Amino acid sequence: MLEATLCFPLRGGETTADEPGDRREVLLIEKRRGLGEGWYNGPGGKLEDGETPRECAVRETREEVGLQIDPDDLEKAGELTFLLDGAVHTFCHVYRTAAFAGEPIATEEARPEWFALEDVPYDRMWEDDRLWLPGVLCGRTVRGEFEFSGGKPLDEAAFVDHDLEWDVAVHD
Ligand SMILES: CNc1ncnc2c1ncn2[C@@H]1O[C@H](COP(=O)(O)OP(=O)(O)OP(=O)(O)O)[C@@H](O)[C@H]1O
Repeated sequence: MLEATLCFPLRGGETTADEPGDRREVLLIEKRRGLGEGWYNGPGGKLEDGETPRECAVRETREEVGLQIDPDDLEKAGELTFLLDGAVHTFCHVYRTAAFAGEPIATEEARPEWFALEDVPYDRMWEDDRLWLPGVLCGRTVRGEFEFSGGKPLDEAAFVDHDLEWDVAVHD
């Protein structure tokens, strides 16, 4: 089983009487290589030996888009289990943060892009994202299980079933 992380940096747009509605933006990356190539996702990737999920989310966000994050500023937002043909393929820790330093830059791995929360390109993302990401972006916590079938690689398998629990306690 792989353990991985996803991180969703958020900026701007406090709601006011003059400008109602959520005007915040989320930083997504267009993946340039590896699993999910060509699709949008949050920065993230696999844990390295000896690394905590939080350290992994900080490192991957720095490596993929050049943003600096203090690990204590990450807010754990979810735990997602991805199953492929009945076996756990990836266990993914999801974080969000409104605190970071620097400006996103494109790297070999990823092209960063800010999206208004209402314009997140769910039609160009993993099929499961539309089920859990909207809640995560508006501050909720989630535990989810997603079943894929049809053999490797995961990004060519079919999404067949899911189970979600909202507003659960998620640790670390
Ligand atoms: C199945 N539905 C899915 N829905 C949403 N997100 C998914 C996902 N399946 C994998 N992910 C995430 O995509 C990232 C890259 O995956 P990952 O295996 O690490 O590939 P990648 O080539 O980037 O590895 P490294 O960056 O080298 O670690 C990683 O954050 C992982 O949690």
